[in-house]
Amino acid sequence: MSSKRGILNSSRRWVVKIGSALLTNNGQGLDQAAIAGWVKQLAAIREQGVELVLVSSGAVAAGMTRLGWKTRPNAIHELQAAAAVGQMGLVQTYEQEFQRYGLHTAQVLIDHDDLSNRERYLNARSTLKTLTDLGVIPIVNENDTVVTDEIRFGDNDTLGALVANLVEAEALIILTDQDGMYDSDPRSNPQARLIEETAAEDSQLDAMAGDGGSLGRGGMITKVRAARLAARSGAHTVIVGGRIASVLTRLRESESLGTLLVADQQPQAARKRWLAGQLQTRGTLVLDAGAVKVLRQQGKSLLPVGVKAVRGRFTRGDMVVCVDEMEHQVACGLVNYSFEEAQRIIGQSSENIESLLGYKGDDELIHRDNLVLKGP
Ligand SMILES: Nc1ncnc2c1ncn2[C@@H]1O[C@H](COP(=O)(O)OP(=O)(O)O)[C@@H](O)[C@H]1O
Ligand SMILES: N[C@@H](CCC(=O)OP(=O)(O)O)C(=O)O
Repeated sequence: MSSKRGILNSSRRWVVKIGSALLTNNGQGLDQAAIAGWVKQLAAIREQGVELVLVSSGAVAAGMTRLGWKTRPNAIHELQAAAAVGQMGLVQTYEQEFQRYGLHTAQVLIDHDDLSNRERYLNARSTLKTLTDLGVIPIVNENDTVVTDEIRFGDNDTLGALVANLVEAEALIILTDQDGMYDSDPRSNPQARLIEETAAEDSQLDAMAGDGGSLGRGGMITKVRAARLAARSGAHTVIVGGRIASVLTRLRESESLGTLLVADQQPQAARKRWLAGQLQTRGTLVLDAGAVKVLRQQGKSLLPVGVKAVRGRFTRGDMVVCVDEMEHQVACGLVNYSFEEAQRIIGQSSENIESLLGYKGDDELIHRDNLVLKGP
């Protein structure tokens, strides 16, 4: 297999996940110097025009230090409390470090349920996209106050993959405490060999990753699963040592560091395939001939002005079918407005949305990224 490392140099959107094992000094407090080092590299990569989203763990460890706790509690509610306290220190540290390079950060706390609910999915997606368009660096963590899976299983890797899917990243970089993924756990086997590159779907990876080990550490298996999840939306994953000098800028230069787990499809194609596979539709939009033409021939988004009628009961984020005036299927996609809102804005120019609804949402009824064509 010829190396795909060049992708890291040409890609325009990265999700970088920094794990607890790496962010903390033996689980006690944040490693400020290490954070300063990654931020410096991230700022340089941002300067090259790469959109960045950071998924950072470390809230529990930072909270323990602030609360003066020497040992990690077992009680989930205490871990949640520590995470809530520590999250303050975590975002403060990132904001302060990124400020040195004139960059703003934003705190984004989400959970898996948010992303399996399509309305919340669209909302999270548009917030993250707006932030990255503004040049802000979103700092994402699990919302540990309302969910407990991540603090119990020590797995923010899955969250990293979900965020990569959400923003259609081309690369998911998972920084960890080992130099990459080995053919067995290097802590227990000093002879273990680094895997440089393979397909994310390579079934041999499971046995190499082991079962996750002790409580509170997701280990390699959660990273392998995250790589597969990311690959489904077309993102390649690199599992790499966060303590390697200039690791991020060297990866950007396509240097062969860590383990590259390759996705077998492009982000956009993957997303369209996922959309096409969604069978449950909640409503129908009847398009005029002009809208059918621009969708089919120019691959454009669907604006309210091109819609003649709406049917069904749908809310923002639901899948709807678009038909022409002869009821032939033209496309399907995730709608940005509810049935009631759509009824009020169809046939109208997007400029009028604010006066019709009293607020300004998206210009499009269905954005082209969320639309797949059907039929001839
Ligand atoms: N095949 C493997 N290659 C590398 N590390 C492995 C492997 N199998 C298990 N591990 C363990 O996974 C750990 C990293 O996972 P984890 O502690 O959850 O880190 P993080 O906080 O970065 O997510 C390593 O320290 C290592 O002991
Ligand atoms: N969300 C929690 C824990 C998540 C966690 O430890 O995940 P990981 O970095 O994959 O080991 C925190 O910020 O402390």
